[in-house]
Formats: sequence, structure tokens, C-alpha cells
Amino acid sequence: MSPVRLGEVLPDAELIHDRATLEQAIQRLADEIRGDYEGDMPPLFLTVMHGGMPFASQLAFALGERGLDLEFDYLHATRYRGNTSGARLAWLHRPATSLRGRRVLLADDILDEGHTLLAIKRWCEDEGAADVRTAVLAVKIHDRCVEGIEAEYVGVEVPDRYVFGYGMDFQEQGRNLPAIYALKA
Ligand SMILES: O=P(O)(O)OC[C@H]1O[C@H](OP(=O)(O)OP(=O)(O)O)[C@H](O)[C@@H]1O
Ligand SMILES: Nc1nc2[nH]cnc2c(=O)[nH]1
Repeated sequence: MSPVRLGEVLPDAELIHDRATLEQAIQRLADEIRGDYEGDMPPLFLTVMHGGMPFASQLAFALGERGLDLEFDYLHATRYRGNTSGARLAWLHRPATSLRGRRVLLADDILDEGHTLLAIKRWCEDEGAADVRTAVLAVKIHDRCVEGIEAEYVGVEVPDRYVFGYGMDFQEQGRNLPAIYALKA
């Protein structure tokens, strides 16, 4: 079956958050995060690929602007793989940096049912991280989130629909749209 092209769904999609709103939310998050991190050792800033990349980049600059240095690494754990519903989590890449004794700040695009971030957080703790906090651009509003995970820093809320743009894919397309859209209800 040939994939549905982005151009076929975008005209009917609903704009949920525009670029200015998202950029403003990221600035606010940077203010919140900056206040929580003091000390000599920079936090280990772990981008959750692929979706977290645009958000993480912007957040990192906003934190740098506020005088918070970060050490970068990344990981890739995925359970959607271009689909609109989640399956088993697959680890495609783990960070090369040791997490032992480090303050870890995870940056991801969306907290939906929470399986991904819960597994990542537990893994970071098992690796000996001193503290693991999570920043997400968006949280999806529903009551299906697993217990034990909550993002400390949340940019915006999105409705209980499949969303894409600003890092999030529609069948591996649309990640570089500078806004968040929801598929037609
Ligand atoms: O809260 P959950 O229901 O677990 O879903 C959230 C996860 O789903 C997306 O990743 P995806 O598996 O699509 O990988 P990708 O970032 O490579 O697209 C997103 O980037 C989050 O990491
Ligand atoms: N692109 C995208 N990825 C997700 N991962 C979990 N929920 C979503 C969603 O609504 N959109």
C-alpha cells in the first residue's frame, strides 16, 4: 500500500499551536528550568530522537542565553515508528556518556501515554543518574497515561488526537513544519 502523502492531509488538518505560541512556551520553559539548575557540573541534556530534536535545539539555545551550560548526548527509543498508535518500545540508540551521578534533563516532543518516557527515565535511573527530569514540548490530554511518569516541564497541551509538526511525524513526514497540527477529527 502506498503511503499517504503529507500534502493530502495537511489542508484538512487543524492548526493547534502556531510557531509564535510554541516559541513563547519554550522561552517560559527555559525560565523555569534555569531556576532549577545551579552548580558547576552542567546537566546532561539528552535529546530523545527523532521527534525531540527541534524542541531540544530551541530549548538548548534558550538555556544557553540564560547562562546554563549543557552537555549534549542523545538517545533514540521509538514505539510508533511512523504509525499513529504505539507498540513495543525499541531502543535504536543509547547515550555514549556515562550517566552515573549526573543530573539528566530529557527533552522530547510529546508525552502521550507515557510508555516511552517512563522506560527512558527508568533506564537513566538504572544507569546511576543522580536526578532525572523531563521537558516536553507538548502533553496530550487524556486519562490513559501510565502511572509513574509526569513531565516536570511542559510547553503546551494538545487534544487527544494524532498531532504532527514541530518534530512530530505524520508517517515520517511533516516533522519540520514549524507548528503543531492535528489530523482531521
Ligand atoms: O507517550 P508515548 O505514548 O510513549 O509516546 C511518546 C513518544 O512517541 C513519539 O516517539 P516515536 O515512537 O514516534 O518515535 P520518533 O520520535 O522517532 O518519531 C514521541 O517522540 C515520544 O517519544
Ligand atoms: N507524531 C506523533 N507522535 C506521537 N507519539 C505519541 N503520540 C503522538 C502523536 O500524537 N503524534
